[in-house]
Amino acid sequence: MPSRPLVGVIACRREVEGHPAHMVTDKYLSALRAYGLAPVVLPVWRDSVDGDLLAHLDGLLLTGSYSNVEPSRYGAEQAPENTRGDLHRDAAALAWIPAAIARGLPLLGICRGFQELNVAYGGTLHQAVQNVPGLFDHREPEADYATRYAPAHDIELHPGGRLATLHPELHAKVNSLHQQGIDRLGSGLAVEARAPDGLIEAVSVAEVPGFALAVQWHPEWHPEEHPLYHAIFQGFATACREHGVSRASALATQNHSGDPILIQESRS
Ligand SMILES: N[C@@H](CCC(=O)NCCCC(=O)O)C(=O)O
Repeated sequence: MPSRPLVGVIACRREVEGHPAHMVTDKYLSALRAYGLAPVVLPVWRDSVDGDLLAHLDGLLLTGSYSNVEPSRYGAEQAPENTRGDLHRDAAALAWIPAAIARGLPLLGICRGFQELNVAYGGTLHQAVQNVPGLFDHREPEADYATRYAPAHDIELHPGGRLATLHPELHAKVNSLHQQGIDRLGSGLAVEARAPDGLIEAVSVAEVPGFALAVQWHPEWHPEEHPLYHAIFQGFATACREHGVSRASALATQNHSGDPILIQESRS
């Protein structure tokens, strides 16, 4: 029985019982598990980002978060509406994104993860979409979780794009739980979907042959109930499985060649 592909899930720094903690909410991890993947929570430290970790993974998931990318990362001043940051997460995400793309590691970004991908490619963000003339208010309602994560607005997928390849129906309805959004699109990213007000809702990394997709909505919320959400996780899982096969064969080849495999003994 082949082992399940290992997917790194970036953590957020939060405080739990007064202690600094590295946290991921369950819905991201359970969604990965439901699609046959093995989630591995990746801790984040602003002063030391471990790029070698990615060599042991078959995919990378950048989750949503109530915190926001530090505006100085995209040359902006902090807006008054921007009240929560996470410098540890920023440092890790903005280091791991180019490293993951360079090694062909399947990458899925969700909400904050979508915004991080845009910043990593030199793009900028609106810090309060609701205050931008012509754009809707994309924040979630004050309600129970089922209502907050319910489909909130239409999107149109870009014909012939990566997302449309996964989900040929070009029209869909998605949930919306964000105050920030893409202003200037990062160089090298392709638009995969837009909201009716024109706000970009999904992007892919244009030159990458593999799976490198990010969406502003939350497909991890009951993907089994939404064909588009299901298609995203199914596509990501397929890409991670394929990456796992090629990683295993590379390891086997290395073992077979008799080259010494340097095992760094961890010195506790
Ligand atoms: N802070 C950013 C991104 C919003 C976001 O990721 N919301 C979801 C948080 C909870 C969850 O993980 O579902 C913004 O406001 O745009």
